[in-house]
Amino acid sequence: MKLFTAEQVYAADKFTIEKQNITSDELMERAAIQLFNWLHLRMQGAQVKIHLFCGIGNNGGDGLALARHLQDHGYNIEVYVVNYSKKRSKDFLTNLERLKERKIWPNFLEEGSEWPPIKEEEIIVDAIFGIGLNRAPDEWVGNLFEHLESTKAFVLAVDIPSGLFTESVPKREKDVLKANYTLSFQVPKLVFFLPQTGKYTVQWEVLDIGLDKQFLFETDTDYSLIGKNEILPFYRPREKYSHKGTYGHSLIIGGSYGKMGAVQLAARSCLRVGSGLVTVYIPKCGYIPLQTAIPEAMVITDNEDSHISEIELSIEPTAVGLGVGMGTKEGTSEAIANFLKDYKRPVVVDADALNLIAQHKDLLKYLPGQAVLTPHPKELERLIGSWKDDFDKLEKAKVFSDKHDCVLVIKGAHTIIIYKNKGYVNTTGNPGMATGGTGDVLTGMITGLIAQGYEPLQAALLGVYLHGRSGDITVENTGYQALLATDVIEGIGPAFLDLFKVEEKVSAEEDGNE
Ligand SMILES: NC(=O)C1=CN([C@@H]2O[C@H](COP(=O)(O)OP(=O)(O)OC[C@H]3O[C@@H](n4cnc5c(N)ncnc54)[C@H](OP(=O)(O)O)[C@@H]3O)[C@@H](O)[C@H]2O)[C@H](O)CC1
Ligand SMILES: [K+]
Repeated sequence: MKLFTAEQVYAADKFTIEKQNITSDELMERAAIQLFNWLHLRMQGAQVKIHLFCGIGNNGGDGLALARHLQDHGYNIEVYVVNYSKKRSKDFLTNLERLKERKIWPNFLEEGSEWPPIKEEEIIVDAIFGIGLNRAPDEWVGNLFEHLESTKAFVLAVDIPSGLFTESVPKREKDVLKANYTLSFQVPKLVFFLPQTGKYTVQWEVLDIGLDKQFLFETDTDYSLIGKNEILPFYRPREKYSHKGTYGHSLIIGGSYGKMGAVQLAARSCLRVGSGLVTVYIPKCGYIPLQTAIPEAMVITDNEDSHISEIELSIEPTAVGLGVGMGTKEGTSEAIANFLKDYKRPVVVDADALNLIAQHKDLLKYLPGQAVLTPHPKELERLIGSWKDDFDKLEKAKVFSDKHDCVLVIKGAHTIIIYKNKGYVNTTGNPGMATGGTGDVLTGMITGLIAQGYEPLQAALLGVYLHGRSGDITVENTGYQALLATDVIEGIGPAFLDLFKVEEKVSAEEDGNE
């Protein structure tokens, strides 16, 4: 699913209005009906009080139109206009008139107004600012946000939490009204997925307001959301007349005394994603544990007992996963540097190998084209330097990826994959996966996918998606706390199978989206 900028959404609005020969008021009405259907389906006429806070632009207009539908269906509502500007949009005014015709008189809130009392069990609809926000809200509006949050009532945001910009990070937390749920029109916003701004909405959902499909299809975006629909088109089915040689030979290079588990995790997940053969290159001390733990893997040992000191290969791997559990011993760094200078095939670089490259940036020029680098935020900072905020980070990552022709897998709650000027935001995974070893599993998975012939970018997208999906399937049995990296490996099979499951849709919601 594409992630559009506010500018692109406005362009889609304009295009739709012209092509479908409708008025902007009719489009607002569609939006309001979708909001109403969503609420009505869940509330079924319950008389819980709904407080609708509306701004003076089109986001506010959506709120006023929703209030009208709620009133028409007998809901218990109270409407407020947050009067932050003298301006009013045309469709806001139209909808204000329609409320007045029904004898609904909103309360106008201004600087110095007394804030309305709201009970914890009641509902707040936030239609104060939408994607038109272009500066921080005034102090008194921030105070209102604070008051609304302090009531602990459920906050349902219309389109986007008020005070949240679509393309930058707010300066202060109090300038944004935190939402429990956001109903985003047509497309989600990139800010729902970034570490600094994702916290402003607990959950989100998209409401289809019928913006022109062709326009949406043809408009190119810098970011997209990666789910099953994006993965399936490049999934490669297993061929009947194939053999283990068809699916590549992966080599995992890593391990050191006390960190041999990382190699086990990577090698096992590499096998689980379907690599034809897997060999590990490790220091001698890992020989018996590795051979015992993973009978399917082959082992080559270094001359050193406790760390890697030189990488001499008697095999020609299809893809290499480099760095897991490797440590930063002097001899190891040299061995990796020498290895990279000669090696020209696809590579996934992780952990200590990333840190080594960050320390010796000249090594970057030896990386083969489209090398996949899998940094967590600290490792990323060592590679690309510090950033002002999440948007700056993404821009720097794009420049880095373009300059060094590498795929950056920025690990996080929503892992973002950057290749050149595009970003791909992953949708799978859960907090249970914040545990030692899950990164090693990911490295093994991406390596194994490249070995089977996936392009490095595709391997990164599929690997990250399956890794998270496996965690999501597994966590249902373990719960967040008990989830282990090993469990994520065991879930890879079910995650593959899940790719082909067709989701059942709630029919009433489908109807609502017609
Ligand atoms: N396709 C869709 O998604 C549709 C969306 N709809 C809804 O429309 C809003 C966007 O509405 P818009 O009127 O453009 O903007 P807002 O309602 O967010 O803001 C209104 C105006 O407020 C001014 N502004 C901005 N920041 C501040 C601030 N900090 N303090 C005071 N005023 C501010 C700004 O005007 P200025 O001229 O003063 O700069 C805004 O224009 C979208 O989010 C949806 O909810 C449509 O209903 C249907 C289609
Ligand atoms: K809003």
